Amino acid sequence: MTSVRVERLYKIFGPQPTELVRRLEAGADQEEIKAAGATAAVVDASFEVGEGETFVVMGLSGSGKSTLIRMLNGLLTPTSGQVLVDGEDITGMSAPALRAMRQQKMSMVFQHFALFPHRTVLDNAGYGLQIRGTSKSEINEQAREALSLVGLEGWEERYPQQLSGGMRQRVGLARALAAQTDVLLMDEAFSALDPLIKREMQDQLLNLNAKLGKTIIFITHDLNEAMRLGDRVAMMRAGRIVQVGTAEQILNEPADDYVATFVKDVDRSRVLTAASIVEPQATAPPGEDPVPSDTPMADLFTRMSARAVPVPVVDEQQRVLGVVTPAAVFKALCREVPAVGDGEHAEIEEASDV
Ligand SMILES: Nc1ncnc2c1ncn2[C@@H]1O[C@H](COP(=O)(O)OP(=O)(O)OP(=O)(O)O)[C@@H](O)[C@H]1O
Repeated sequence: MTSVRVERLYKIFGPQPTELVRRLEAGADQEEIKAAGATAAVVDASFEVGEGETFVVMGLSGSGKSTLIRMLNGLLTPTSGQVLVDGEDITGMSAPALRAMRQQKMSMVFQHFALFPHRTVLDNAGYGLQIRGTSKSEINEQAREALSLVGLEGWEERYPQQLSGGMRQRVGLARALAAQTDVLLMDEAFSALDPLIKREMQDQLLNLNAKLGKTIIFITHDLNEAMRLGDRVAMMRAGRIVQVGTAEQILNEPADDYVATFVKDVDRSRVLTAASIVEPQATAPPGEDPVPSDTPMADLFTRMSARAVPVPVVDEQQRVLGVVTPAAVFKALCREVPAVGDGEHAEIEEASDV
């Protein structure tokens, strides 16, 4: 399996990029970079994505997400810093070596599906394999299998325009899966879909990946989507990653006023799970059905409103971890996020003002 590590990554668009990195390292701000006629799209980004992890990069328009993801697969060359794929720095690779790395290790799913209108669904799903020179029979076999994984069995001979938006994106996902790379890069992959379909696709991705265990790097500007999908979320603002953490960490310990303001309206009951408020206890109270530790608090409301008693919580092996009490649920939901600081109200829109 493949892991991805990013170290002190910068991307400056405009004149004298290397000099501007040096100035940023010395403490220059975005204003200074702008005054020099350039844009600092990604500034000093460092993180590691583990094998099988879903890592979401979240930020508003212009915060640098697309630039970042394009450096991860070598579509853009960083101004400085390193991108290590399986420990190998890809930033100095030749174009053919990069192409080979992408074909073997990383597939991308795009926002607008990027399907070929005159190819069938099957041919679209097999496209990544075709450019790799795989035999026709193998392409068809893997493409069929990938289409069936995303629920499109029976649609192989149709054309993209005969499909709904959600189905088209399933073809996009199938194409990435058929290529059988360990890493999936998903750039606003569900952003063009209607809210209901978007949620269905999120569910499908979560279910699929519970089986497939791919490493997924998912870009979105939708905070709820980030919190739903990410094992960890990186919050980007004006080119910088301002916090990396689990959804719970970001909600409960926002790194700064900006993040605190951003997460203020998140439905905490859907993000926070029983695991975060379980009170350790070796045995379950008798007669109460246990819930898994990843149960969102919202799913406990009906039960607790009928009978206000502690609910036992178990891990994946059905071992008792402890109990969740109604009082603990209330307390977690009412928790105040740190106040937004002294007169310096963190304007969320500022993020796009790079
Ligand atoms: N090729 C380019 N030349 C100059 N500036 C660029 C280029 N690509 C991106 N930028 C600038 O870099 C900054 C980051 O852009 P980027 O597209 O990475 O952000 P984003 O978070 O993906 O936003 P969006 O969701 O709107 O695509 C923006 O100010 C953008 O205008």
